[in-house]
Amino acid sequence: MKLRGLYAVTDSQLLAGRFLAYVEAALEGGVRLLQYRDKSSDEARRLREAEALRNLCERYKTQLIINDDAELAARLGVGVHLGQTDGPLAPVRALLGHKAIVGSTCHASLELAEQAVREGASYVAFGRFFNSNTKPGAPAANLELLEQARIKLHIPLCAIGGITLENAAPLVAHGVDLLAVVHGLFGADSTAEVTRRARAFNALLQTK
Ligand SMILES: Cc1ncc(COP(=O)(O)OP(=O)(O)O)c(N)n1
Ligand SMILES: Cc1nc(C(=O)O)sc1CCOP(=O)(O)O
Ligand SMILES: [Mg+2]
Repeated sequence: MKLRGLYAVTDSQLLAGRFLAYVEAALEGGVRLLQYRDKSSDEARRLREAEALRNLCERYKTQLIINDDAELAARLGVGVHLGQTDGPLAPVRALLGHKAIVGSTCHASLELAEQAVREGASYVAFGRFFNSNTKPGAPAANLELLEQARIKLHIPLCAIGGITLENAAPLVAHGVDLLAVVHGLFGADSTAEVTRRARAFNALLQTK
């Protein structure tokens, strides 16, 4: 099935004390991919949380992606997202097998995206498109890049960085398949609001 829809990305600080409740609320509203993003080195907690997310994802038929950590992804039998400093993609594709989802950060570079495609990426991620609370220092990308990518690349395009319900529509109009969101989804006051936002993000992507 085509990779298209809301790509929810967790944040350990933002979700502290409400981690599973908010993730489940998002899944309830419909999430195509869920990324477990935890930049800590607490391996025991990472394994525990990733296992809990895998169980939730199985219930909601959502695919789980682990950020950075291909070994944890292999252990759980799920996908992985790799950045430019997270090691080469091709061996990870070999480790996880041809069916696994392997995503690649390409910042604002078509060349990086073409290389990721050659190495077996399932989707390529561009960003950041807007000011990001989660990663303010990420390099910036723009809508023109998406137009070029849509012409040249034949795999799903993911956009990330400061995406909200208010600013996402032009990204979709320029060919984005996956909207990867942290604050614009989980920075909500209640589980009900997380579910509402997830539904609204998906509605933006159901236009084709
Ligand atoms: C969907 C998606 N796109 C980009 C990133 C960023 O990955 P990376 O550059 O490796 O930075 P960290 O997230 O590891 O800090 C991502 N995680 N997910
Ligand atoms: C993890 C990450 N990577 C980015 C990139 O541009 O590569 S932006 C980003 C943070 C996304 O969180 P928010 O939706 O809160 O801005
Ligand atoms: Mg990374």
